[in-house]
Amino acid sequence: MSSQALNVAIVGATGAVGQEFLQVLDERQFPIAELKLLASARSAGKTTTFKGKTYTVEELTKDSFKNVDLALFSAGGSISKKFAPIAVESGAVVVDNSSAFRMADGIPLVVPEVNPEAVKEAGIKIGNPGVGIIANPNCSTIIMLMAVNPLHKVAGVKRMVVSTYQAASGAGAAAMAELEQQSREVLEGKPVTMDIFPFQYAFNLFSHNSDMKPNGYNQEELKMVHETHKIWNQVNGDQTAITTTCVRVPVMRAHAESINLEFEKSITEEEAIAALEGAAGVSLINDREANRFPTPLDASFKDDCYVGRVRRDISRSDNKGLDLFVCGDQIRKGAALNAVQIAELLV
Ligand SMILES: NC(=O)C1=CN([C@@H]2O[C@H](COP(=O)(O)OP(=O)(O)OC[C@H]3O[C@@H](n4cnc5c(N)ncnc54)[C@H](OP(=O)(O)O)[C@@H]3O)[C@@H](O)[C@H]2O)C=CC1
Ligand SMILES: N[C@@H](CC(=O)OP(=O)(O)O)C(=O)O
Repeated sequence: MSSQALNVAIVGATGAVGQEFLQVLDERQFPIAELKLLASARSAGKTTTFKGKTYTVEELTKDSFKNVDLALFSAGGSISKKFAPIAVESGAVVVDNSSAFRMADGIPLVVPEVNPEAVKEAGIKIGNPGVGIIANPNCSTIIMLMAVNPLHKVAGVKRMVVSTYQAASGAGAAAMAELEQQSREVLEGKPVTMDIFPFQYAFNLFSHNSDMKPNGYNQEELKMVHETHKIWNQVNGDQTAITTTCVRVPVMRAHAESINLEFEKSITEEEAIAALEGAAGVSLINDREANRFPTPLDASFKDDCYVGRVRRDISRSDNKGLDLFVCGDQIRKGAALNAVQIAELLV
């Protein structure tokens, strides 16, 4: 990173991801000249401290982006659709956490450890008005690719079968609060409050809450498929076959995923472990003797994604199949950290 300090705006600054943005920007000493915190009218006037200085949250309006170099959006797709083009028009580069622009032509969809070159290829740089939305992938996609991409580079993934165990954080701060409240209510023998999900969440699990499509897949599952193809630049021609099942579990902030991989070329367990050990942003917890593998709590509040259960798929007679398990902090690498790493590619 150069030391060019930027005027930064955070859209959705009061939310779970917005608050994590502040934490990550601070920890990574991102070069900030001026900082603007934006949210809805409901939060205007609230204060937050950053690096010992108090900032007042402002209402997001079309005039919010004057003199802003970098806008980090995490206030949902409809806000991004309306305000990201306005921010770009005002001269800012937008890193958007929502799904609004992920599959749009010409918008790079980036995991910095996987396809950092996509930013440059799109001609996006600070101070280049009019060209400037970069999309942050879906959190389940990011966490999956952190584990799978190092293996894809060695042996080429032909097909993958993924099941997720997704945390409350993926549904926002209110869902996290509801999980906590319901847990207390169940333990105290009280009826549970169900404001966010139509199910009891504490001590339960359910199919992911995103829209169900006519083919029986929900939107989260389809995002993992289509976003992976875009990130791996498999938009035309040969595509990795991917099928996914996404489930919401009563965990606070780290997603877990069980992944079965079929490869084009042979890859042994040892080769897979070596590739994962050498991968940026990946840590292994893979101790068979101690039966010690990653848990969501291992990954919570951490930058790295944790991989374990690395094993040859015994349903095959060759060395072209592997199973593994990954845990990653949904708010951090799945959202704020990945977005800040994208922004670091610009400075
Ligand atoms: N890349 C990824 O995988 C992830 C992406 N996300 C994206 O980030 C978004 C926010 O997630 P999260 O932080 O968990 O959600 P929260 O519900 O915790 O926070 C929502 C934020 O959006 C703000 N907001 C809501 N409505 C408006 C509005 N009309 N104008 C301005 N600001 C508004 C809220 O402000 P207020 O306090 O005023 O209501 C709040 O700051 C998600 O909707 C999703 O698009 C989230 C998680 C992972
Ligand atoms: N993937 C998040 C939800 C989310 O914010 O997804 P997206 O960024 O694709 O809208 C979850 O755990 O539910």
